[in-house]
Amino acid sequence: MSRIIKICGLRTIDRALAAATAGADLIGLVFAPSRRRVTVAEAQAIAAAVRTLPPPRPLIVGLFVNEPAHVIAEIARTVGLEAIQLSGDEPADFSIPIELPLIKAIRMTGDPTEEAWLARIAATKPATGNRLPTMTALVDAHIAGVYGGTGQQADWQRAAHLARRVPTLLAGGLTPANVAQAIAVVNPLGVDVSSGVERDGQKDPELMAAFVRAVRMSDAVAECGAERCCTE
Ligand SMILES: O=C(O)c1ccccc1NCC(=O)[C@H](O)[C@H](O)COP(=O)(O)O
Repeated sequence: MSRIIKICGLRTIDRALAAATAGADLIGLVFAPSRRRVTVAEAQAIAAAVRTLPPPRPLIVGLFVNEPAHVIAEIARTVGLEAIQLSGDEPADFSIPIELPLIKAIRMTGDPTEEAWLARIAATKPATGNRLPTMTALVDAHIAGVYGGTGQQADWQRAAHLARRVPTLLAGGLTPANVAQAIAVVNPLGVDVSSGVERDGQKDPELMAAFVRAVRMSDAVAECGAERCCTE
């Protein structure tokens, strides 16, 4: 099994290409207030550069917080986004007038809106022939007043429960050093990282490559059932 790897918060063409070279499946561009925020023009340039890569290349995910649906759709068309992540307090009947896979951040706060989102995700038929499901939950850490990219770990035990219920990307404080353990505990469809592959506030090519290597190694271990088989 090859888990989906999302590297979030790319801000420049060279680091986005480095994420692709490392082997990311999804590249996240942040359109919300954040030190990682990109303008639409910057996002267009990054997306255009990534689209020149031969397949398999990463899909471009646009990340929004409490943005009106028509604004999201407009940015998605302008940039050529290939998936949308909602990381705010959007209601569970939120509908965007463009057909793209949707990732919804869930912080396991116990909020009824989150439960309603999970029910919607669980009820959505997975699309065929596309590695990213039509709807996916992204389990993240809960830090009051912050919508993501905190570097704080999510509750892995609760995330494991959730991952059995809906397609789940595990996020929150993952690093090259802890991602294999996180996968072993949670068994998610994929993993997401931002702070854990940064050095001095920038995405670091070596850390991104180390993160992907750690995930692919744990994929290989899962495939053969024992680490011994992969290291001999
Ligand atoms: O990354 C941001 O700066 C950000 C800002 C506002 C809303 C969401 C944001 N990121 C969402 C992500 O998908 C991050 O990758 C996720 O929260 C994990 O971040 P980290 O714990 O830093 O790895």
